[in-house]
Amino acid sequence: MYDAFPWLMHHFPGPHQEVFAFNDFMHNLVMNEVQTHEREKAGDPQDLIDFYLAQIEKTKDDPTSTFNKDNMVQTVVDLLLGGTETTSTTLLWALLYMVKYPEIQERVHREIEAALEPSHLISYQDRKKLPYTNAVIHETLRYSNITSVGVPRQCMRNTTLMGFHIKKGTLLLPNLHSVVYDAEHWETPWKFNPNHFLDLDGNFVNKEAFLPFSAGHRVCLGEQMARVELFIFFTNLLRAFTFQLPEGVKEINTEYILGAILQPHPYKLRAIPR
Ligand code: HEM
Repeated sequence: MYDAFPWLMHHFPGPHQEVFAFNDFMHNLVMNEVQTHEREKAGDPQDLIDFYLAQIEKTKDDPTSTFNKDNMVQTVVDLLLGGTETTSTTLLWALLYMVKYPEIQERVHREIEAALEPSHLISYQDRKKLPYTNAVIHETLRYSNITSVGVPRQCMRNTTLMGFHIKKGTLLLPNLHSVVYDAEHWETPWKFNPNHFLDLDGNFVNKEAFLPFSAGHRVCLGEQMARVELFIFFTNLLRAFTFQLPEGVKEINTEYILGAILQPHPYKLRAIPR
């Protein structure tokens, strides 16, 4: 309905009104930020909004330019939406798996302790010294499969892909689920198994079928940032704490809640300083 009559749907009551309200909230939030940037014009551009505003100014006489305020606001909203809940949800899954598999958590602790001085400031480079920890993070991204059907895309022209005809305008959802659980590529697809990313000598190995960020021209724009954030947060947390279930709690629910991304059920854990 929305594709056919976008303007009409704004006048109908229903659950979609909630989505519109969230959308308006995000746009207003970013618009306020843009206005603050315009008011407090810095000498040198400091961030994306500053650069974008400068680009709008530079291309204002070019009728073909796509640099305008609407596109800028949408770009910032996309980055906020794509860049926050994805990484934090992956971290929630990672801690849940550490509680569920204490022997894996124990191995991460031992590796961090052996490789890093307690006062060492952890950086992304340290992943080379921590192959097992790095493998645990990769396995979390694979196994939690948070972006199970990627992001919807629209086919721009009539296309034939491996014999399948796809008409211009068709909406496509990449089935990443089928890749990260593909039995031809993963030894134990349905088991949390960091060894998927380790060779026999314990060295980290990447896998062709590791595609939680998808692939191709529209691959996740924030992949590198997500990798860095996950490594630094996870390693710092595991260096500082042992994670356990709260006293008296015996069950761990590792089923997901279906949504735009797959979330774990809310859970509590104990973070015991090490
Ligand atoms: C664990 C973390 C993350 C996962 C699993 C993830 C996954 C994905 C996936 C599967 C897509 C769709 C790619 C496609 O359509 O083929 C995507 C798109 C995107 N992601 Fe991420 N993402 C993560 C973190 C981030 C972060 C930190 C940012 C930004 C700071 C970000 C920004 C974006 C943007 C802007 C797009 C759309 C790219 C485009 O349309 O060209 N993502 N992401």
